[in-house]
Amino acid sequence: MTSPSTVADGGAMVVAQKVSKRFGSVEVLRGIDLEVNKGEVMCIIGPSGSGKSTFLRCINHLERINAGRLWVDGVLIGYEQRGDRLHEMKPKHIARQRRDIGMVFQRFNLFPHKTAIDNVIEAPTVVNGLSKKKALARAEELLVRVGLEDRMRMYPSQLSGGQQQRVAIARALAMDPKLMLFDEPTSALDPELVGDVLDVMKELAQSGMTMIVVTHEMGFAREVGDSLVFMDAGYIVESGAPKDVLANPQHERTQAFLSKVL
Ligand SMILES: Nc1ncnc2c1ncn2[C@@H]1O[C@H](COP(=O)(O)OP(=O)(O)OP(=O)(O)O)[C@@H](O)[C@H]1O
Repeated sequence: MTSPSTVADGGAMVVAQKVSKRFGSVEVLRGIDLEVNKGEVMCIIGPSGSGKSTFLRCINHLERINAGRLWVDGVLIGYEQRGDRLHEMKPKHIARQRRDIGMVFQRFNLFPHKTAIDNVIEAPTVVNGLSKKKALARAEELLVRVGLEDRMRMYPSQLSGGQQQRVAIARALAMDPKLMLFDEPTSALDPELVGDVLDVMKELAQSGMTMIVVTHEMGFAREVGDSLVFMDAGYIVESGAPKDVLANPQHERTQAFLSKVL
């Protein structure tokens, strides 16, 4: 029998069952059920305030859910089982679980007084325990992967927004995450910089990384996404293959949203 802290995942990286979250009296997530398989790229779209970021933040322990259950790679988020009972997870166990999850935000949160490579290097040394030399090699490899081989020694203020966002992606990858969460990674960028960041994400998807991407980039969702979820007012209103949802939305709220953004 499945114990409360484990889930019969059948290859799922993320399982959400009836996940609810409220801030004060405001219900922001109202019973989210979904599964993201290993290697899947799930895109989440929806109007402002529908709860998309909050859902990602709950997966990454940045918010606590009020009801329901959430598993990452078969491990229950925020709780551990002792005997028959669930207990709140200790901070060191939360920190361990968060190492499996890389998150990239809309606003790149780089250290301004560190170069690109020094922004990336911290995770391999501190989190993964690599020697300084190996961490440096790892950070260089990741910066090459995101196309910044000629910008490694520059400070964030010397980089464009798109380049800074690619450093942020390299830094998240430096933890060797099993799961990458992207929260509107291109919406703060000038239009001409968006493509380079999306290309890095596409390469990551093709490498087999499991990804949940909150985005307004419908072209990316159609081309790269394996699944598309439309959220509104804290509910999953509709989900399916991106090309189907985008071309032939079934729900009137999805239709209304897409008519504004497509
Ligand atoms: N820490 C908080 N305290 C109170 N309310 C919050 C908090 N964080 C989010 N909210 C509220 O939760 C709702 C959902 O916010 P969320 O950022 O998840 O929406 P979203 O769908 O990601 O929106 P957007 O597309 O504009 O980023 C909003 O009404 C927001 O004001």
